[in-house]
Amino acid sequence: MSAVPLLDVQGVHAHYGQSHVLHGASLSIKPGEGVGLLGRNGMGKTTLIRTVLGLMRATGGSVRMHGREITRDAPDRIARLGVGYVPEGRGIFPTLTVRENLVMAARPGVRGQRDWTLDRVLQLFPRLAERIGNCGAQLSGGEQQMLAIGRALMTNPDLVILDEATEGLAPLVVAEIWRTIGLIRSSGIASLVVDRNFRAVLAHTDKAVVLEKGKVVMQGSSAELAGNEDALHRVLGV
Ligand SMILES: Nc1ncnc2c1ncn2[C@@H]1O[C@H](COP(=O)(O)OP(=O)(O)OP(=O)(O)O)[C@@H](O)[C@H]1O
Repeated sequence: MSAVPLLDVQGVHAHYGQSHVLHGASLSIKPGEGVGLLGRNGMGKTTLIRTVLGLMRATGGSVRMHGREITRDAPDRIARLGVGYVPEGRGIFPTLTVRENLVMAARPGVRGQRDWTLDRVLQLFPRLAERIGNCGAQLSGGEQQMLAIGRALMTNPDLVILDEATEGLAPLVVAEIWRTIGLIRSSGIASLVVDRNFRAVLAHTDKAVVLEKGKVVMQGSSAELAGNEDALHRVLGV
């Protein structure tokens, strides 16, 4: 395993106008590592993700991918460096079919890898295979979420960022999404996972960081954190 982190976020600041939201947040992800990002509502998790993706400009600090500075790069360039994104709210194309949604996302990874093909995504999600000709808008919420994950995998990413991937889904579908997150991890793709269910996050990641008011206030291996629920309850307010 390379000594250079896959993703290295150091001391990042971000503002919405006058409102200072990230206050020197740092986070690093090794190749293949699963990382949880926890924190109460409004603590800056989505903002940190948007900053990594280049959807928001950091006002301080640096973001590196594969050791390369990407802090001021455009979102498209960052995506091409191997970052797959499953946005909160899913971001699929409602008027395109399942097949079109998947095929249009297809591209080789940074090292030319083509591990994830249409067939492999359909094997992972048999539900999508059954609905291959349906438009995005005709899918259930869970199927749309699977399609969003499938689209991210079709880009053969080195890192997948999942923001609230289980939000609003029925328990059986939630279980299916966590199973998929587990499979992504075991296939060697690094992940950054935000979810309200901190126990599930800790069960599916190697380490986790907790954000409070735009700063990392707690971090450690997921197993350690899971064994320290009292401290987590205090900082997560659950
Ligand atoms: N577009 C925006 N304009 C102004 N302030 C914003 C905007 N988006 C978020 N904020 C504020 O920035 C802070 C961090 O929000 P962010 O969405 O990053 O938090 P979060 O930890 O992802 O929470 P949630 O779980 O509620 O999404 C919050 O105080 C929020 O109100």
